[in-house]
Amino acid sequence: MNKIKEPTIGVLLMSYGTPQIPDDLRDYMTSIRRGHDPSEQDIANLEDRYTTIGQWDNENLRTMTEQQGRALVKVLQRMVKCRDEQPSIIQNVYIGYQHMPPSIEDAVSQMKSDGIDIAIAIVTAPFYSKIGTSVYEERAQRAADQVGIELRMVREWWKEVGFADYWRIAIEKTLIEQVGPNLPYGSKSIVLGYDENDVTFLSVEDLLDDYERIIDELISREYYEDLQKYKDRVNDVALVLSAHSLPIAPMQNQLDPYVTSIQRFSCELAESLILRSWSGHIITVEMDGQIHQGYASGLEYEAYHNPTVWTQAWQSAGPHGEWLGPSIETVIDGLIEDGYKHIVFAPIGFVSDHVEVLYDNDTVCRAQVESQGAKYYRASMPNNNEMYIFAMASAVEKRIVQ
Ligand SMILES: CC1=C(CCC(=O)O)c2cc3nc(cc4[nH]c(cc5[nH]c(cc1n2)c(C)c5CCC(=O)O)c(CCC(=O)O)c4C)C(CCC(=O)O)=C3C
Ligand SMILES: [Fe+2]
Repeated sequence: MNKIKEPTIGVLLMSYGTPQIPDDLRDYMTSIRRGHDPSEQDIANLEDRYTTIGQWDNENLRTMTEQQGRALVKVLQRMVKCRDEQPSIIQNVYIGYQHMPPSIEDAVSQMKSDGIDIAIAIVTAPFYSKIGTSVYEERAQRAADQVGIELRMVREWWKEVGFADYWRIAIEKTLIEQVGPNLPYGSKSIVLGYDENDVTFLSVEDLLDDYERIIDELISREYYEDLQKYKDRVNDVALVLSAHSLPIAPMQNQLDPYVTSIQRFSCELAESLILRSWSGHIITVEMDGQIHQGYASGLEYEAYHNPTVWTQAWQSAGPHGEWLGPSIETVIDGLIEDGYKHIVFAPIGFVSDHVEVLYDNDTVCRAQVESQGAKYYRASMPNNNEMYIFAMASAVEKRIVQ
């Protein structure tokens, strides 16, 4: 009897791509600018930024996608083992870059020659954007059609379990370990339920289920005096959740879904951290003279125990044309004007350590914050963190069954 052959499945992992040596910069920049040649000065400026962050000597910065790919296969293999039927999953992940070799097309051809029937494609960045990740998707689809592979695309995956948790914990860690020791009233004020000797966190569910009891317990643990202090003092810790800004022109008729996804993710993250919003309760985007209101819900907790406020900003805008606001520069000045002295940044629109974070945040934003007498902090990026990889693997795993 003929047994029908199980299809062979491979994972196509797509990412932006990063230069390996200074000589890569011309082609890299031309690709980012959709074929427009950069000037010598533009290239020199970009080279300076990469040199400042240590790109040429830091292998981690240049190989993060590969590291993420290896971690992804490991987690995926474990997940698939738990199934009754085991599809044949190829052991390695195929990596294709948007702006560097190997290209997305190179990766798909390689999959074909390795005998793969079905490619499950995913982008390291979990937010879908028309200006960014949709291009990866179109290239993968065209290449797959050409060689005759079935492509299953994971379009966006920021809602997968593990992704928001990564950021919640990274931000809590920054607040407790870095901001806390700099505050006159002690680090235990930062996150409700944090106990100095026993670092445990309460989930939002616990908190909502048992709000009164937890408050009583905190008070009985002699935190009462501290609670009064936070209530009375002027708050001076702020969290800025940021993502890459987008040029306004391509969004004249329709907002890129990236904008609403980022806003929604930011609101949900802030809510899970039980933070108050800096600018009221609804976040707004100014675009082309119009105000668009973003998703907002449940941010009105009586969060008097938590002195941190949050807001959202768009970063890394280019020098020409009109870009989505509020810009991170405007937000920093506004926070400082309002008396915030400790500003924590979480660039949630990015996933790895790279120039947009290490230069735009850690160099440019830091200078803007520090020159006005406030302190700069940044939460760590996901890189190859297991919670982040787990979320990515869950999204891929769903497409194995379709
Ligand atoms: C939406 C979006 C994402 C997130 C989604 C995704 O991840 O896809 C993203 C990620 C990234 N952007 C990156 C780097 C750069 N982006 C640039 C320029 C631009 N980005 C844009 C948008 C985005 N970018 C846009 C609209 C431009 C202007 C283009 C133009 O001018 O028409 C420039 C050139 C600057 C200059 O021209 O000076 C660089 C060097 C790196 C990798 C760094 C590394 O790993 O080394 C990453 C992950
Ligand atoms: Fe970019």
